[in-house]
Order: sequence, then C-alpha cells, then structure tokens
Amino acid sequence: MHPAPEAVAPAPEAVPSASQATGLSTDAPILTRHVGAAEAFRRFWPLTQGDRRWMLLVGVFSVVAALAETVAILLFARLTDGALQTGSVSAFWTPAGQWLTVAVAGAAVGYLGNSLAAWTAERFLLRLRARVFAHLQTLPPHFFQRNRRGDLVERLTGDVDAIEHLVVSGLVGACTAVFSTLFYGAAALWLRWELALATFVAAPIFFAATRRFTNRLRTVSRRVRAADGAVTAVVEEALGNVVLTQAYNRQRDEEERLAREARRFLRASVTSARLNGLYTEITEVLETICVLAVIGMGAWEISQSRMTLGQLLAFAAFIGYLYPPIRSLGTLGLTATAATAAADRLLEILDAAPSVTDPPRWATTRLAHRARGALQADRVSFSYPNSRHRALSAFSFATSPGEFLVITGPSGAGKSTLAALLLRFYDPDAGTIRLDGIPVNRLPLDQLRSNITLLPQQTLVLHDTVEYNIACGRDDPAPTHDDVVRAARAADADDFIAALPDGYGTVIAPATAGLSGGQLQRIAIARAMLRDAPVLILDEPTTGLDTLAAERILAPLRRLAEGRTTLVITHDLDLATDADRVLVLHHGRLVESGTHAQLLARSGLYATLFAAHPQAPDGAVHYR
Ligand SMILES: Nc1ncnc2c1ncn2[C@@H]1O[C@H](COP(=O)(O)OP(=O)(O)OP(=O)(O)O)[C@@H](O)[C@H]1O
Repeated sequence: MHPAPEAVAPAPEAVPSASQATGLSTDAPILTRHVGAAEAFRRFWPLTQGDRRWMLLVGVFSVVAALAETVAILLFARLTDGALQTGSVSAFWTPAGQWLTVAVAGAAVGYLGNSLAAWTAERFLLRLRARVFAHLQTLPPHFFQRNRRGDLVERLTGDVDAIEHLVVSGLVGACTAVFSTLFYGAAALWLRWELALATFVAAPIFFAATRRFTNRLRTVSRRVRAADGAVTAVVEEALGNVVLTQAYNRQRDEEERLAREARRFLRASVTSARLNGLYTEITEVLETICVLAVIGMGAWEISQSRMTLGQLLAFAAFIGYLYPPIRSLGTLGLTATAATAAADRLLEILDAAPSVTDPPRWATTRLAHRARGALQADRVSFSYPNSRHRALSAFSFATSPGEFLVITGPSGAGKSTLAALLLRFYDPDAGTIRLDGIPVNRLPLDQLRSNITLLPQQTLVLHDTVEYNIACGRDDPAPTHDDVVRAARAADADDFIAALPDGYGTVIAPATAGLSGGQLQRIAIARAMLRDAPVLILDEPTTGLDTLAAERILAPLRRLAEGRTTLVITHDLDLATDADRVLVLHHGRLVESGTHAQLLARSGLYATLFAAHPQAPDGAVHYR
C-alpha cells in the first residue's frame, strides 16, 4: 500500500502589493496586522500561476493512488476469504497477482506524484522568496533600521516555508484527503453500510477536537516565528560584530543574549510541539475507540453469519485508512493557522511601500544622454519618516558641471541627508532637486542613479574576486580585464592587488576582506572610475584612515573627480582648502557658502570649525 502524494507545487508572477506607491513619491508606514488564513491564501495564490496544471496532476496522481489502495484492500478481503479461510493455495494466485499489479501501479503513481509535488512546492518557494527579496530591495533605509537583519533573513527562509505549506502542500493535501475520504468511505459503505454509518458519526468529534486547538496554536505559532527571527538576528549581529565583541570581552554577554532568545524560542516551540502532539494523541485514541467498536460490531455480525472474516478485516482496514485523511483535514486547519503567522510577517514586507518609485509614464522625462552634472536644490526641506525634526530646511544650492564642492558642518547638520535626497532614497517634503534642469523625481530611478556615483564611508565588498569587485561598477558595456586593470592603476590599487596571492583573481569577502581600509577605498575608487558617472558624491572619504593612508588616496580621488561634478561630504577640512566652493550646513540650513579663503575671512562657523579641526602636520595635504 502506498503513501498518497503529499505536497504540491507553485506558481509565478506577483503577489499584488497592496500599497504600491503610484505617484512621484510617497512613504507609507510599515504595517503590523493579522491576516486570516483565507486572506493569506488569496494574497499568495497568484504565485502558483504557471504551475497550477502540475498541481492538478499531483491531485490526479493522489486520487489514483487512493483508488489503488482501495482496490488492494478489497483484494486482501478476497484473499482472506478465498485462500486463508479455506486453506486453498489455488485460490491464492489470482488475487495475489492482481494485488501485486495494483501495488506496483500504485507505487509508480505515488512516486511520480510525490516527485512532482516536491518539484512544484520548491518552485513556489523559489518564486515567493524572489518576490519578497525583490520587494525588500526597493524599501527605504529606515525600513532596515527598524527591522533587524537576522529577522528579515528568517522571514525569507522559515516564513516562506510556512506559506508554501498553506498554499501548495496544504491545498494538494486537502484535495488528497478529500478524495481518500470519499473512496475509503464509499468502499466501507459498499461493504456494510449500517456499520459504516455507525462509524461516520465519529467524524464530527475530530473536527471539534481540532477547533479547540486552533486558537491556542495560532498564538503559539506567532511566538515561534518571532522567536526564530530573534535567534537568527542575534547570531547575525554577533557574527557581524565579532571583532568588537572580542575586543570588549563581551563574549559572555553575547552568549547570554543568544541564550535569552533561544530560551524564548525553546518555550514557544515546545508549547507548539506539545499542542500538536496532544492533538495527535487524542485523535489516535479516538480512532482506536472507533476501530474497536467496529471490530466489536463485526464480531457480532460474524457470529450471526451476516459477514465474513475477510469482509470484517477489509472493513476495519478501510476505517483505519479513513481516519488519517479525516485527521489531516483537521490538521490542515492547524497548518493554515501556523501559516497565517508567517503571512503576517511576509505581508509586513510586501505591504511596506518604497519611499520612492519610478515616476508614472506621463510624468517621466528621460535624459537624452549622459548628464552634464549640473545639480540644483531649490528650497528643499525634509524630515525623516516618523520624525518631526527637520533634517534639511529650505536648503538651496546649485553647481555647474565639473565643479568641486565640499559640504561640511557639525555632526547632525544634514550633510548625509543631502546625499540621500540627491540619490532619491527619499523625496523632499518641499522644494525640488534637479539634475541638468530636470526634477529628479521625473527621471527614471535607474537613469538618475546611473549618473551619480556614491562612495560611502564603508566600501561595498561582494564575496567574489577583486576583479569582479571592481568590474561590478559597470555592466554596459561589460568591462574587460584590461579596463579593470586600467581603473585599478588610476586608483593606485594595481600594486597591492598584484601582490595578493591570486592577484585580480583573489577572492575577498565582506568583513573578512583581508584588506586595509585604504586599500578597500582604492578598490572603491577603481570601481567608480569604471562606472564613469558625471556626478560623484564622496561621504567622508578619509574617515577611519591614518594620515598616510588618507594621503595615499588623495591622488586617485583627484583623478576620479576630474571632469565630474564632485560633492565631498566631510569634517576633514584639509579637503576644503582647494574646493571651488565650500557649503556649511548647520541644523539643516545652509549658513555659509564660498571658497575656503572667503569663509576664513568671514570668521563665522567655518572659521571656527577650521580652527578646531586637527590639521595635517605641514598643512600640505591638498586634494587637488
Ligand atoms: N533614519 C533617520 N531617521 C530619523 N532621523 C534621522 C535619520 N537619519 C538621520 N536623522 C537625523 O537627521 C539629521 C541630519 O542627519 P545627517 O546624517 O544628515 O547629518 P550629518 O550632517 O551627515 O551628520 P554626521 O556628520 O554626523 O554624519 C540629524 O538630526 C539626524 O539625527
């Protein structure tokens, strides 16, 4: 007798995200709400598109497998009555041959069904994960500040699994259970309808038992999912900060933090296992009572010569086979309940709207060619989502192409915010930012960002070769090895790369790149060289570097800035001495603007900041 196919398969396309922004810019709060199983199913069902025929086929295979099982049980009854009870070997061969044929056919169908079910389920998972991941990549920086990275990782792994169990395996499981119940029930009715009806009255008891568990399990499932996310988050954070942890002797604290979350997870998952186990045991006891009742009634029927032993054994087998699908229909409710907890967590991502989107087609203006690099901000004001504090207030400035600007000011003045608005991580609450005269929220996002290169303080390192880490700056046209080497030379990185064990083929990884801060900066400069965008934003390019390393990147930076509009955000005022213009921000406002010499002469905020900053020993560090 063969196991019925268990799971099923998946689908493509898109889960419609309820709150996709459609206008030029919006920011929606991240939602925390609870959805029911029906809504969860409705939201994720579109992802099965393209695989629904395979899901149907899995359903057909499971029906055939259940049918083969039914026939096998009837043949078993014939064998018992014809061969076993009479002790006739000749009566054995025909039903035995038929049973074997049915068993082989059922096994083949069961195997095909299970393989197809696994394939379709995995394809669904693939699509769901890709869909959530793609959406995650469009979300604004503050989403990632509010949600721990490890917890988001857990949503992309554990939670997508739970959804699969509802939408694909759950649906196929339900169909299989319904058909199995129908076949075994019909066969039992056909054998002895009075006896069958007597046993069917037990079915509502199973559903009643399930209902009692559902609510409790829903709460526990949410706790399990959240605790699972917290454990992943702690591990992820601890590994990311392992050097600092060791330096500050915080290993015990980190272990305690993990233990705390792990204990929470343990309590929740033990409760969940206990509830599931209790449910299983209770239903098994109920089943045993029913089977015993059947045997008792059957014994009475046999004593009255109204039934043969073969019929009774077949009947008991049908009843035995009948309860698992009925039970799995009941458990389906529990699976669905657990899946709703996962659905809440995934929909929280899918329903979070990107803070900026591409402009609608009617409002789009495309640059005909590479931008010249003229930037302009007109009375720009901005507060971060959920903050009433103005990070920028009525801020205006304009650059001509190729100009070299230093933006400075005390900490929290709004310098990095300006970079975030230029790259359109956010749109201003008021005012307009333009590139070559076009409001940036009218440019397609990819075109805007391909015209700007941001060099953040932390260099983006991909787990790949040094060559790829440089080449990834440009995809069209794809850079050749010679292009990469040329860029590395211009970035003064060629020497140290050549000295690496595998040269340009040396694999580096984030956090363990094995390169110094200055070397990583030079790789970033080489990448930016290849990228060749007309606007360059450098965020604290010398922070974290000692004087020698800082000096070493100045010449490459100078080469990189040549011919580009360059904005250097910095506290390092040695970089300001040669700037075409210095903008000084304070509390989100532009308070001073001019050349280094002009600003010193004004004896204002800039002069104070310059006097206070640690200067290069001989005052000889010049950016250009
Ligand atoms: N994600 C955020 N959510 C809310 N407020 C923020 C966020 N990021 C920055 N701010 C606030 O906006 C203001 C400007 O911050 P910003 O990072 O632009 O300053 P900055 O001049 O770059 O500072 P620093 O020189 O220290 O890097 C600060 O008051 C800061 O607290």
